[in-house]
Amino acid sequence: MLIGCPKEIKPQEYRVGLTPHAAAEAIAHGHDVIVEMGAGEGSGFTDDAYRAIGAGVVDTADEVFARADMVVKVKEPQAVERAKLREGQVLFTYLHLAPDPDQTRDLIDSGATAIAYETVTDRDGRLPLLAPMSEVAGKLAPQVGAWTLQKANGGRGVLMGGVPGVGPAKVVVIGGGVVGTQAARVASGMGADVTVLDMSLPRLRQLDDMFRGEFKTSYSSKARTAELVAEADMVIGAVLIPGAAAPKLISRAELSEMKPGAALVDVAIDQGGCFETSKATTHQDPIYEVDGIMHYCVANMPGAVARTSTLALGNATLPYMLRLADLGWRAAMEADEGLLAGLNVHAGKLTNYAVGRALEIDVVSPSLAIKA
Ligand SMILES: NC(=O)C1=CN([C@@H]2O[C@H](COP(=O)(O)OP(=O)(O)OC[C@H]3O[C@@H](n4cnc5c(N)ncnc54)[C@H](O)[C@@H]3O)[C@@H](O)[C@H]2O)C=CC1
Ligand SMILES: CC(=O)C(=O)O
Ligand SMILES: [Mg+2]
Repeated sequence: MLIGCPKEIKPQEYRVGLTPHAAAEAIAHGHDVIVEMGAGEGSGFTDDAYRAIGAGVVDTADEVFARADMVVKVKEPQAVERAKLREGQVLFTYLHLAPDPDQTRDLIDSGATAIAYETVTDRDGRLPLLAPMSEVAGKLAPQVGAWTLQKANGGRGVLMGGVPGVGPAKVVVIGGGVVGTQAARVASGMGADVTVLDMSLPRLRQLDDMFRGEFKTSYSSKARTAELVAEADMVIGAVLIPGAAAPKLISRAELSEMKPGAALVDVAIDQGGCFETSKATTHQDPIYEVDGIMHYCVANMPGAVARTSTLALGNATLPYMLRLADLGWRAAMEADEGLLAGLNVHAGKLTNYAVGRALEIDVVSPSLAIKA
């Protein structure tokens, strides 16, 4: 199989879908690899590093998309990339379709087979291809939130850890999964007073056992969430219902109950955001204010630490990419229900129920779709 990797074109996205190590493994399995010139640069991988392991370096994304049987990327394909996809081609990348009707329509029209990293599951029902980027985004969230809280950036001017005689910032993390856990650990390490909310009691128990009081936990009833948000200096949104649009947990009206200059960091923005007033921003212009509350809503946070993120994502995607290449997409998905759960679009049909519900588009079950 010919595996192709274009350079990412989303603003300030410096990750790359295929590291030279991953390319070398694919080649060792008997596949051919082409990468677009400069694709690895933002993550510290030169074109020569790809050439050295036997990959081809081509001048344009057009050539990658025209020749590759499988295109491996990081972020959802942008409109110009979607126009290059074709029937029968496999696209393996993040998609986040639920909040993105235009992308969904284009992928359906392309006839391609689009597998979303964020809905691939493992045997325990976890999300192995989302987890590494959630770990990164979770660790970044208190860091960017602390910056947002600085007075010159429009924030309350509160220091995370406080100082002797002055108390720390109050940080509320909504969603105690991968992002939420890493965010709580880092915020607590910075000295903040941290509470993690989740609707899953088993998850809260697990966090309580693992972290033994390093941060507090609370059940995320609507009333308790509102109380904690009103007292918070920073709220980190870290909820997920896999594949679905994020539920809106703080309304615009509730912003008036918050402390002026408090910071909302909406990590769930890639699934549409969990605050009513969230809209996606970029690393270049990451924050904005609504009703006196500062919002940080960058949809590709891990791109800020591209080297770490590319390596972490590559570790997770490699075995799946090799199986897709070695067995072919159909046999690979027949052999692994978790990989089949990653199938979002195939041959002109939407195949993810959560996306179908969010966008009111008919869905064909993935197992039926791949039988055709
Ligand atoms: N902005 C960015 O650059 C990035 C965003 N993300 C996003 O961060 C979000 C969280 O991802 P993960 O932590 O990996 O998911 P996860 O599945 O590990 O955790 C989500 C948690 O949210 C909880 N939850 C769901 N609905 C809730 C509600 N109404 N109230 C309270 N808790 C609720 C679940 O019980 C679960 O514990 C996802 O939308 C993911 O796509 C991940 C990486 C990068
Ligand atoms: C998960 C995601 O949206 C990202 O890594 O950019
Ligand atoms: Mg996105």
